[in-house]
Amino acid sequence: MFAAENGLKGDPRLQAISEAIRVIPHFPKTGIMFQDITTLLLNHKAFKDTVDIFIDRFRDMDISVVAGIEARGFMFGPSIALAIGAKFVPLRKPRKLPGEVISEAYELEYGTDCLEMHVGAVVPGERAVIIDDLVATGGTLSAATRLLGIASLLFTVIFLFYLFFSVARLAQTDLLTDFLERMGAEVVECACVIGLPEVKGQRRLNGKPLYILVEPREIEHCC
Ligand SMILES: O=P(O)(O)OC[C@H]1O[C@H](OP(=O)(O)OP(=O)(O)O)[C@H](O)[C@@H]1O
Ligand SMILES: Nc1ncnc2[nH]cnc12
Repeated sequence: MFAAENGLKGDPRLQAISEAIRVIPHFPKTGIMFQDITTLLLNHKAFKDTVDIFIDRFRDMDISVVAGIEARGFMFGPSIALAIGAKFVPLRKPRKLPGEVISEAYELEYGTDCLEMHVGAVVPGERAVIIDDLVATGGTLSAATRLLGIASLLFTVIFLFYLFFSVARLAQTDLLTDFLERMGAEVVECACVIGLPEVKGQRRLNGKPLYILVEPREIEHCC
């Protein structure tokens, strides 16, 4: 359990959540102990407790964007977004989104992949959390964090052109710094149900707080 890090020490819900996750050895390839959250989704109490813990965590953090990572972040993110009054932004695998996108490639425990987000899905000044089922190397969450940052960078570049040509005197003042800090969706935290040993003990990822509920299950306890 990550109870010491996540402020849920002694919370009996974590044990039940952990036990509801199935381990499939050697999927999708030899040596990977696959943490299968579909069995957690079958257990109404454990599923609800998982979502409720995230809702309690983010309810009072002034979050307006819940960004979910395809595919398993989609299973937790929308419920959290609805409950805290935020919008849900899907971060999808390549060529799935129909509109104009920005992309970010990354390396996985078993291959490489890419995440895409619709341009305009987040607007300057928004506070975002990124949700996924599991963090292993942290590559996926790092790409997702960069993606939300790129959106703000694009906006920043456009704004700087405007600023340069129309109100150049602002460029040398504190007003500019102040404005840039409010430009894009700030990633307030990354959150996952499971944290693999690669990130054990880490409370931050790329400078962002990392909130994790449970460690992976050992194979001998597998359902
Ligand atoms: O921390 P990392 O090493 O980046 O790995 C974590 C990612 O791997 C899994 O997704 P996967 O890439 O298998 O995609 P899927 O959910 O579409 O099957 C998992 O759901 C995370 O998104
Ligand atoms: N061991 C694992 N189980 C499930 N999803 C994963 N994504 C990366 N590593 C994984």
